[in-house]
Formats: sequence, structure tokens, C-alpha cells
Amino acid sequence: MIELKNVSKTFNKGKANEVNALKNTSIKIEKGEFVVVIGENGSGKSTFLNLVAGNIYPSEGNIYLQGEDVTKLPEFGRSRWIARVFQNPLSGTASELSILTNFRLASLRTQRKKMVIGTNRKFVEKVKEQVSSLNMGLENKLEQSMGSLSGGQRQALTLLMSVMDEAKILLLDEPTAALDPRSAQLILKTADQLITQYGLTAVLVTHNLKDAYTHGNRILQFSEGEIIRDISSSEKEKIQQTDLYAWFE
Ligand SMILES: Nc1ncnc2c1ncn2[C@@H]1O[C@H](COP(=O)(O)OP(=O)(O)OP(=O)(O)O)[C@@H](O)[C@H]1O
Repeated sequence: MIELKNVSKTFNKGKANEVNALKNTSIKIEKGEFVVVIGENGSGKSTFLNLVAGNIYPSEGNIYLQGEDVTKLPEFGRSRWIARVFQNPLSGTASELSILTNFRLASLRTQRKKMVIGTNRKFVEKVKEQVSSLNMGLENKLEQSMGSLSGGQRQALTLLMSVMDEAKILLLDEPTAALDPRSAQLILKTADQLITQYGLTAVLVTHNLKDAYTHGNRILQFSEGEIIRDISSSEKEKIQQTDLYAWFE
């Protein structure tokens, strides 16, 4: 669960270049909801994600994760709840290391499991089982380096790595922007599958309105630091894809 209560974020306060990136925003995203965030450039989407992740702190207001007030908790303190996937498939994994080692590092970094570096049969089996659920045939290539994979394969593994243990919240920051259409669809399909499988609360930021229409069960539209549209899952069922384009006119 993610909740913002009267959250504002002002950059460069009191200076000529002051920006009100988020204005007195209150929103609650329940467990299991998959929210898609859309909005023009500079409307506050990344600011919203950064505030949730703890990269930046609000100028005013409070942020709650899983019901706990995390307003002053730094990013590393929130990592047990939050998994985040970025636009660049190269970020988040080490190219020269094997798939398996990357999974080991991910699980050590988050300290979600007391895994030891070295052979741990149970861990390998768990990774194999999870990787095979992607249906990409990568479960038999766990010793292959991450750098030898395609951007789509790598992003799918990054996604899987990030949610495998105890993360409850998945933040997807334009995860398909650098991918070809087929790989992009694969990633979003994987995200759908993992969100359901792990019962995650998820937020996807995208400029792709077709994806916003096809994925998730709630849409938030940001404009000039405010949420100007909040489309619930029942309302979403009644709209057409073309309606989303009209919101930007
Ligand atoms: N660290 C920062 N310092 C100063 N201004 C910032 C900072 N981060 C964001 N802003 C400003 O806040 C506003 C909202 O930016 P934000 O990145 O949240 O928009 P966005 O909706 O994610 O845009 P895009 O679609 O282009 O990624 C913009 O005017 C931006 O220039």
C-alpha cells in the first residue's frame, strides 16, 4: 500500500527557478492495485515515483508505505518494501557477471534473504524455477553473462530479480522506453504476471497510451504537478483507448 497525504515538492524554493513539481497531492494505492501514471513532460510523474522511493523528500506532507510513515526514511530504508525498474536495461545489473551471480547480488543487496555467495543448491533451484516462468529458455543459461543477453531479456530478468523476495511495491519507471515493441510487450506481460503472482502494489510510468490502456487497473493523469484524472478499474472498463489521446488535447 502506498499513501501520500497532502504532499508537495518544491525545487529551488525562493529562487528564480522555483518549481512546484508536486502540489498538495493526496492519493492512496491499495495492495494489489496496478496503477499506470501518464502525463506530459514535466508534469510530476518522476517526482511522484522519487518521493515514494525516497530519492527525494517532500517539502510538505507525509508518505506511508504498508501503513508505516516513511516520510523521513531514506531510500535504503525503504528497499525492503520497494523494487524499482528503470528505463535503461543496463542499469541494475552487472554485465560481466553471470545471471546467477546477479541474482545472488540482488538478494544480498536487499538483504531480503540470508544468502551466501557460492554454491547454494536451494538458491539455484529457486532462481531456475523463477527464470523458467519467464518462458524465455534462460533457466539453462544461468552461467551466461548478463551482457550477452538482449535488452528485453535483461529487463525481464531485472524485473524478476527485483520482486523475487519480499518486495511489496513495484515501481516501473518507463521500463520499456529503450526496447523494441516486441520486447516491450514481453516486459509488460512479465510485469502483469509478477504483479499478480506476488500480489504487488505497482506503479508504471509511461508515455505509451496504448500500454496505459492495456495494462494496470487504474490510471492517474498528472498535469503541472497535480493529479487531474484518477480512473478506477470499473471506470477504466468503460473507456476506449482513443479517450486517453483526447485527454492530452
Ligand atoms: N532535481 C530537480 N531539481 C529541479 N527541478 C526539478 C528536479 N526534478 C524535477 N524538476 C522539475 O520538476 C518538474 C516535474 O518534473 P518530473 O521529472 O517529475 O516530470 P515528469 O512528468 O517525470 O517528466 P518526463 O515525462 O519528462 O519524465 C519539472 O519542471 C522538472 O524540471
